[in-house]
Amino acid sequence: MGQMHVRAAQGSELESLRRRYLERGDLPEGGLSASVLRSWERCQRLGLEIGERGRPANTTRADLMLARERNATLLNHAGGVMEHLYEQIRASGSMVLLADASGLILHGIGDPSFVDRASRVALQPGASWSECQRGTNAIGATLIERAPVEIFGAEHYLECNGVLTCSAAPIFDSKGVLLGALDISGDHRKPQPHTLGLARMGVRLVERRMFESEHARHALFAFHNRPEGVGGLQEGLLAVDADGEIVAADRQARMLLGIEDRRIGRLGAFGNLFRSGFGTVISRAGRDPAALMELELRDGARMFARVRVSPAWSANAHAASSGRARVAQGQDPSRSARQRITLETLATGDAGLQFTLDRCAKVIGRKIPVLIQGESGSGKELLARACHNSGPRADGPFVAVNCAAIPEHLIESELFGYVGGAFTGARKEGAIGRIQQADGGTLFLDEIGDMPLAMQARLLRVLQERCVQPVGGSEPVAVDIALLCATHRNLGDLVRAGQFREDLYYRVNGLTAMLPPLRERTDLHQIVRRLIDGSSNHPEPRAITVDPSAMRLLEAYAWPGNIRQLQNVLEVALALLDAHEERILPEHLPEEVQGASPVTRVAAAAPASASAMSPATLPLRGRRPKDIDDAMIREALERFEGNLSAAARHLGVARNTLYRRMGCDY
Ligand SMILES: Nc1ncnc2c1ncn2[C@@H]1O[C@H](COP(=O)(O)OP(=O)(O)OP(=O)(O)O)[C@@H](O)[C@H]1O
Repeated sequence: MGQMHVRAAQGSELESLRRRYLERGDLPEGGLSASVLRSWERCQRLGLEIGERGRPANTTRADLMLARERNATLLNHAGGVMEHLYEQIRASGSMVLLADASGLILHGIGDPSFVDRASRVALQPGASWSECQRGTNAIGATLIERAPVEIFGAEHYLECNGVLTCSAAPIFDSKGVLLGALDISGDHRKPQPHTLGLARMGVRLVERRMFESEHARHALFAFHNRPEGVGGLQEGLLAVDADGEIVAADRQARMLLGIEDRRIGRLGAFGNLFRSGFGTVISRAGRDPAALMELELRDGARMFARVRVSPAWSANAHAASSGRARVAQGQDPSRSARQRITLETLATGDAGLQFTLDRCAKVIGRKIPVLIQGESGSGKELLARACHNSGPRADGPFVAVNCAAIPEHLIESELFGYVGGAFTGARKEGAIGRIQQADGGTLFLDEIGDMPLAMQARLLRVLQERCVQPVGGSEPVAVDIALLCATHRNLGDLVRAGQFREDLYYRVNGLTAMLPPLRERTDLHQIVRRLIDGSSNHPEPRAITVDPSAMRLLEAYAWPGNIRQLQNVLEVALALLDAHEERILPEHLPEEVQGASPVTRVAAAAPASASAMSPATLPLRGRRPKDIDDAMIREALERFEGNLSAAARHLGVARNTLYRRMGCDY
């Protein structure tokens, strides 16, 4: 997957090759990699001048914080890896950088003297290194090429960046979505031979950590076609749920198994891929977790695997006893644990929620698009999955796209896909878009209110004509999708503000399903029980109870982050329990929950009304941004431990307003 980068040209020779190319259009023969030439072409088309210092966007500190928050998972997993990489290159006077999918640098660590020099060309957190802003550079190019790239000295399109030598590799999630890039940059006079290899290794580690953490509740199959490959960076990872359904395959696994991108969303049962019975494999792993097993693929090829099964997975498998019986008999269960989340199982006794579930049940399968509205963390995606699993498309793919998380310049190819050679830097074989991946199933567009206007027009055409036209393709491809959308914003307001197309609004809003915020729900006890039972932070979560004194605090708290926040609080509480403890006590809860006053939430019997909340925890709705002073912002940030979304909600202002205020004032 790497770009071979054997170079003959260096130093002044390289400089003159570049000038000849730019002034006379002479294509150098040899000495330069295809990726560099493609990038130069792109820069020329963009009209960049080699003498300019780039076209930096006006990125504020607030933008950087917003991007960091959006990429919190990536940052969490990449931080340790970056430090490890830096240890390897410490002597070379370089730095390690992490950028998001738009090229914005989120984090960097490095040799102080080089960090200082790099900052003179703005190679630092908060600066965007997309190609259209900085010309040819490793971060920008690797994001476009979707492959590792090295850019030496004068290969940088802009002369000012010729002082750098950079190696970068792209980072993807397990669904093939581009998340960002890891880059190692140093002085152009001291190129190191193995830097690109190190960057690729770092990316592999980050992707693995993210995969393992995302699938902590699943059985993990680490495998390779050679026994010695298992346990190394080249092994592939498969996550399998308690019913034997493969829920995810990492990049290496897809390569080893020859799985195409279009199948990422529907990998099917373990038994579809392997001849070996899933039940047999799991019980062997249970007996001897260190055992290296030989597994036969359906096409006769052999793989060697080690299986890791978490306590949460075992509990899940135990609970799904009928499914387990099927698995033990080597049958392919048709419905996975994921698929068992249905409208029925979501019902936990809250009247408001039940009203919404009943309305959803009536329209599912009737080609009526559902728009799910609710605060962040209130369970919008889970409701979307439940709708999918409760309808006639349950066996088809469920493809979720977070419109706010995809950078604007990538959203088109991500949604619609592209044909081979559609644009410079496109993959030879093209790529299937997310809409097409949902064919036969459900497309879930999360945060639809954040979709750029140009994309809204294209999406509208897809919904009207039920066809997608991949970028660069001439033939429309028919798609059969059910559409579910979600937003925490008021789409009606966005329509009035001219930010959301009215015609699309009517297309996506067949039925509005309102999800109540947790503070207004009357089923807190049931949700707490469910979250504890499903936890992977305790070997026997079902044995754990919540002391009434702790439950009273949970009831009293206003839960600005809704079920997601409650889930985090309970996970931490479970992790804090000592081996002999089976009861969650107030001391296991965070301070802010311990401090919740009983009057801030009405008893679970009736939905809380605003008048029943104490002024201290009441969200300060209806305030104009200018009415909010710095002290209030500081207090809200402290109160919500730096959680900006929660603080903004509490202050009654839009999150962006808060970022802007912080960008100016802090
Ligand atoms: N009824 C429920 N029972 C158990 N867990 C739930 C329930 N509803 C939501 N969750 C959990 O809460 C977390 C947040 O849910 P989800 O991602 O669906 O919320 P969301 O509204 O889509 O959030 P966002 O707006 O931030 O995307 C998830 O981990 C989900 O599994």
